[in-house]
Amino acid sequence: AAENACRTTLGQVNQVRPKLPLLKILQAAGAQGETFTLKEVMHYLGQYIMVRQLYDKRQQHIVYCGGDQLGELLGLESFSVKDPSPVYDMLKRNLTSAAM
Ligand SMILES: C[C@@H](c1ccc(Cl)cc1)n1cnc(-c2ccccc2)c1-c1c(C(=O)NCCN2CCN(C3CCCCC3)CC2)[nH]c2cc(Cl)ccc12
Repeated sequence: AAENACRTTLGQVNQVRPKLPLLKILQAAGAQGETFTLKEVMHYLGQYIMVRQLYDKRQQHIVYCGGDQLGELLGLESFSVKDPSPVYDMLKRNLTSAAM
């Protein structure tokens, strides 16, 4: 699977280092430390959306992030979880590789 493709020869899953604005969001969702796997980043972003109640209660795939730091990072007022591309673009801008 994709996560296996990320394993280095040492068997260590590739870690990424979020830039400060993204790190603050992850920490608000309970993240500890400064490097994470992509899966962990996605988990904590999901938790952040849940905890901050940014998703639409009726159409739960719509996230209203305008006025929140998450919206600042994404440069969006809202997005659908069915189209992850804006999130991946934001991660490209806000993650650096933590490999050695
Ligand atoms: C497939 C996955 C996903 C993952 C990445 C992306 Cl770029 C899109 C989509 N996903 C599907 N729905 C959600 C979601 C929807 C509303 C509120 C919170 C999460 C997620 C997201 C997760 C996550 O880790 N998801 C675990 C299972 N989710 C099911 C939905 N559950 C809730 C939905 C709202 C009502 C209560 C249950 C939470 C756990 N992480 C995310 C981070 C962001 Cl920037 C955006 C969305 C998500």
